[in-house]
Amino acid sequence: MAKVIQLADPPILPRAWLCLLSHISEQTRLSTISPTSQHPLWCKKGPCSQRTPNPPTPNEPPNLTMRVSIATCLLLGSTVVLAKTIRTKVAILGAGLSGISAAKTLAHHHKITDIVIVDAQDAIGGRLHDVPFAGIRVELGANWIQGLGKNPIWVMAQQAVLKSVFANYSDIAYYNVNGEADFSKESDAFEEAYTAYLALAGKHQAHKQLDISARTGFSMVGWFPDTPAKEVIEYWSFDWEEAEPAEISSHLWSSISYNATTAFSPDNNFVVDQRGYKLIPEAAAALFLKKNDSRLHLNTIVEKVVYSDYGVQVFTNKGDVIVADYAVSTFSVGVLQHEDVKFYPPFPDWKRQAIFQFHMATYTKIFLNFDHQFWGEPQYFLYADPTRRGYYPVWQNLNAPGYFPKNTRTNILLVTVTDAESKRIELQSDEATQAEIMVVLRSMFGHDIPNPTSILVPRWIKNPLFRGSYSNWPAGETFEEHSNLRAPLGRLWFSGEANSADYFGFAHGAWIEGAKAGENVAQCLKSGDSCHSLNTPYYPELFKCKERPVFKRET
Ligand SMILES: Cc1cc2nc3c(=O)[nH]c(=O)nc-3n(C[C@H](O)[C@H](O)[C@H](O)COP(=O)(O)OP(=O)(O)OC[C@H]3O[C@@H](n4cnc5c(N)ncnc54)[C@H](O)[C@@H]3O)c2cc1C
Repeated sequence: MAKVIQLADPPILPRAWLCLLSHISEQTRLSTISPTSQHPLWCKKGPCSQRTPNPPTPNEPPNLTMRVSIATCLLLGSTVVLAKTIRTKVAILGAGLSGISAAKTLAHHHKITDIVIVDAQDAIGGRLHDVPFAGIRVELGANWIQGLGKNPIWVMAQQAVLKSVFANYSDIAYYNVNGEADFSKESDAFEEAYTAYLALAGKHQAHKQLDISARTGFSMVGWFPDTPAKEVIEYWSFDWEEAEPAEISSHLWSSISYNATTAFSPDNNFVVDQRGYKLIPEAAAALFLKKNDSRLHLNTIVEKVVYSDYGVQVFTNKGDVIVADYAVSTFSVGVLQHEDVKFYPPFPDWKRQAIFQFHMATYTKIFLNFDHQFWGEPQYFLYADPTRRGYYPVWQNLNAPGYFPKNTRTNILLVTVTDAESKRIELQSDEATQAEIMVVLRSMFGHDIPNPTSILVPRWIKNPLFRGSYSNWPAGETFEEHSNLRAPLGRLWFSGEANSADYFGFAHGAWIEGAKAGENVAQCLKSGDSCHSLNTPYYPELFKCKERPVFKRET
């Protein structure tokens, strides 16, 4: 169990000095522990990366760690209220799907119950987050279980009897500025092109060829979105999934993640359970956490993390210091990019590059409630704006059969925007967004429709706990660069959806990555010296291929 040591309130001594004393005693303790970890085995995978003989890891001896701690104390100065020191084997930073999955693997499967889970929010779930709107609860974050079958999220959803509706993407109506339209020809053409797009990615992968952008991939198979109808059809199948346009997304990895997720099953279900999608991590947590369990620290912001090969110290906004043998950070790649949490020592360049290179995309679900339903029965509507791609393009009818109860108070439409439109909308008032939306809706459904009774516009980029909605693999990023995201630094491990090569961006990616991190840390705790070599190669330097392409002269 996590041990909580309550220190006396420091009335006279300056807080920074107390912090210092606490660290000196902690470092003395740590220095007496023989390190259970060796240097990671620096793996080399793939022709374009090279290991260095002396990797620049934060493998400092305790005295250097102590210097870091002292610096941290001085930095913290009088802002630290030293409330308590909490000692634990594993600190899990973040109580989203990844954090709960890591904790479950440790506590439930490996019986390593001396853990502490910290999250800034007041509930577990992270980006599974439901809020009240128009008399019901709606999901601000993840909403679909994507790929059913053996998808662990779907398996857990069934165990928890989570209510969801089959997402019927064929149940769709098309609109442009003149009202209802027919884009079925464009839709069929895209479907054919997408099959060829996936086949081309498979060919590139089989021949170990360089990645190209998704846009180049589409062009290569003859798909050119040169009309508003084609643009919105492409948006519906690509941007609405990746949350970024084809120009900046990876052809290879968008195809790999599509294939991996549809391998569970091609079907998706939309969660409508009024207990929220977060029921899944809540049910998993109930297997190893009691009600009001003191190991779960909600409403607690992690401000600083000091890590080394000997342990990890986590400083919270409450002034507490969690002193752990290991820690798992599950913060989003957006949070790491914004440096919302300070890490000491600062990350080495290979890690920083991996963090900055990956993309945190944004997918914004705008909810509108009306006093009556003026739209038809299909689950989905597409709107092709004549001049602006991605301008309020995908609409969802939450009154469709099986969704929310249709009544006089709850008549909800959900419209999604992504990327640049998300950024733009976050910066303007909700009134301005509503006014834009009503112009679009009136061109779709006629001028007599009423204004909404309420509107809900999430702001994922502004939120310092997320800084976007989910990750996307940028064009040209290599497997090795991506592996550096996950690679541990000393006893600090990294998890979260972005670290999943097959399922980045997805709820199941977060769950599967969390389980891997939990498994790795469990092995470290159990077997010590070889744990770093487990599935976590890292590439401190990335080079161009030595093999020169062969120049072929036509004769
Ligand atoms: C709008 C949107 C739509 C999505 N749609 C889908 C979908 O339909 N299907 C699907 O499969 N996936 C979807 N996703 C993605 C899915 O939600 C994520 O992949 C998954 O929930 C990420 O889980 P995680 O544990 O990796 O990260 P998170 O859930 O982000 O967990 C990290 C935790 O860290 C906490 N944290 C951050 N900073 C601090 C700090 N300084 N101190 C303390 N705590 C901190 C956060 O509060 C958070 O709880 C969507 C996401 C969003 C946002």
